[in-house]
Amino acid sequence: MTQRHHGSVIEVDGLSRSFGDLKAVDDVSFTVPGGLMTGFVGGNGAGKTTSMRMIMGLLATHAGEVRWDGRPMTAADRRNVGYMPEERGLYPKQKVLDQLVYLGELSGMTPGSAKAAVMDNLARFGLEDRSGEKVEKLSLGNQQRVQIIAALMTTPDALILDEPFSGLDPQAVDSMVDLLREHTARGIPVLFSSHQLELVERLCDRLVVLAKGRVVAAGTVSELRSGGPERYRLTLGGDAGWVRDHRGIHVHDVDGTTALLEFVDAGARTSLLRAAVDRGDVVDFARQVPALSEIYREVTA
Ligand SMILES: Nc1ncnc2c1ncn2[C@@H]1O[C@H](COP(=O)(O)OP(=O)(O)OP(=O)(O)O)[C@@H](O)[C@H]1O
Repeated sequence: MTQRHHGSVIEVDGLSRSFGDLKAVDDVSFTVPGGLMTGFVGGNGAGKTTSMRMIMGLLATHAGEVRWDGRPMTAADRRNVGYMPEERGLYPKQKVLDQLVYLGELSGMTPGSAKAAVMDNLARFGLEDRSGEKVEKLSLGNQQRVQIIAALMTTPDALILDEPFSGLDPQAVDSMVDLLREHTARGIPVLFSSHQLELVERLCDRLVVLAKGRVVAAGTVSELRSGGPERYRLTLGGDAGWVRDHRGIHVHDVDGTTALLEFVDAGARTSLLRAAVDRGDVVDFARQVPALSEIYREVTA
């Protein structure tokens, strides 16, 4: 693949959009740096699709701006962005190969190079035998694969993908992950929305969390982790209920011999551990690194 636009960046600055009284996207700002994979997460109706449509210029903004390399993003810039819309937009009655070659030609490929690129990509997703079939004959997951190929075929300058992993089996997820990594390795900005937090945690360099139309957290997974309180898990040889009465700590939960807690006062760690040792066995004591799903629950609560 060619090395183009290394280090390009998409900046979303103060983007807003209402539908009637509903502020679907409310003063949203974040950047999608080149060469990194940025995950866009948030519950149903948080505003992800609306934001992506505005980035793609498919929906008018009520405020704010989208910039490409520091200047307002133009229609010409957007033509070079691989976009996978939420509504998949394939023609059910058209054959897979014809449809993809047509899309390649629309974005300036010759019929020959479009066909070669399509066959290459179909093979990556195990669909080379299905090229002559109508899209509607494919399973939903395979239609999804065709949609991905449509967005990624033309060596795009950036990728904006709305739920690209939904409906994919684990094998197709892996193919998709490999493909996205190839594109970020070219230095292009990649933004994708997802509800699959384990996948986002595995895949993303950065993430942007949206709730009720606003950005509630943004950064690397470890930055988001360090923003929260430090939690510790203490496991004892016997019942841990007494920990609730210890001063200077905040106990989140006690489950049999294990307590999940935070230290509030200076010196509480030493006094707690001393008390624990005085009472018997300390089986385990460790800083608890929250899963992305826990951070997500906290920032969107
Ligand atoms: N064309 C529209 N007319 C009216 N309301 C809309 C329109 N498009 C979106 N909305 C509303 O805006 C809010 C944000 O929707 P959006 O589709 O952007 O959320 P989302 O984060 O993509 O959600 P999901 O994860 O469910 O796809 C929702 O309350 C939705 O109902």
